[in-house]
Amino acid sequence: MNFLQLPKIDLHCHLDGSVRPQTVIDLAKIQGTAIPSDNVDEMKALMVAPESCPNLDEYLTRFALPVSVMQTEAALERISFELFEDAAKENVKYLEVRFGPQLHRKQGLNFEQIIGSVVKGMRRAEAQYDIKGNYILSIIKVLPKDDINDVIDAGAKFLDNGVVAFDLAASEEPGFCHEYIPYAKYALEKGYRITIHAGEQGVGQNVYDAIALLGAERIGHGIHINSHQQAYDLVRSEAVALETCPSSNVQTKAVENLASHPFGDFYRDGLLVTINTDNRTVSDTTMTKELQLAVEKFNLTEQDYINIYKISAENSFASDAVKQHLLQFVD
Ligand SMILES: O=c1[nH]cnc2c1ncn2[C@H]1C[C@H](O)[C@@H](CO)O1
Ligand SMILES: [Zn+2]
Repeated sequence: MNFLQLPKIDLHCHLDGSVRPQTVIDLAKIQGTAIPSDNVDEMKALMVAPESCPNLDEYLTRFALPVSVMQTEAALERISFELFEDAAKENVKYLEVRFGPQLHRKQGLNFEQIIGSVVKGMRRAEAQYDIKGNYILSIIKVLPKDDINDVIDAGAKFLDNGVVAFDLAASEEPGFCHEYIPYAKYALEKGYRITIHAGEQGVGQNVYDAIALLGAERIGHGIHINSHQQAYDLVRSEAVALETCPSSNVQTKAVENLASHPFGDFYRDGLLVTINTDNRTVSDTTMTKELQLAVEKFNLTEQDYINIYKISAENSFASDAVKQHLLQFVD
């Protein structure tokens, strides 16, 4: 299988976890921001999470550095463009990028400017490369909740015009969904689709809650439904797609190692699984690498991969026209 050549779809990729190390150096110089080094290898070492992270929270410490230079419209536009450029160059045909608008207000930008800038960068890349995309707005669970509806309102101006969905990201606590019911309801009323990070750090019940209480159509990771039968059954009966990110799942200790990842079992049991990067820089990965890892570790044939590509296309939040376009690559 030629992993680089094969068409790919990435439905779970964080903007702030996928910034080029050289770009952080360039932007720090332009902005006059202090950074620990202007050597690209040293910067990369600071931005990539070690394979031996004890847990998700340790992994999440790697985002502070890129976020520190993502505070202007020009920086957000550039980083968005470069992410789409990097993905297009490895034959990613469709990319859904997520990010937390609440993290990008340190220099006074408002949510509309923040969201508008990343959409603009995406559009510039779409015009130049054979790739299409959409944005997902991630609410950061460890931040105060008082501006969540403002994020939803600002993003609603871009709905079906660059923005498609609402997500909850960061640290995972048992039962977190209960606190977010009114916000997910408001997002649904506005026309957002819903995907939620859940079942990444051992709590299958969170997946059940994300679907039953928040209306999630997709789940970020969802690994731990393997120890929660009700959640497993609900994922199946509601045809909820799982956004699996193999390298990230090993780094955050969501699984002990790739051999013990339930992806292969889920796929063979007919669940709607997809393969994604999570964070190209923090997990030091690409879609090509994740695809190769999945094929080799979970014994997938090329036909299996084509099936998984189709699952990704069908469960993307793209328009019907874009879905048809994506399916043409594997006809
Ligand atoms: O795998 C993840 N689980 C939960 N939260 C995550 C993961 N990867 C990145 N994030 C957080 C850190 C980022 O600052 C935020 C928005 O992209 O989302
Ligand atoms: Zn994620």
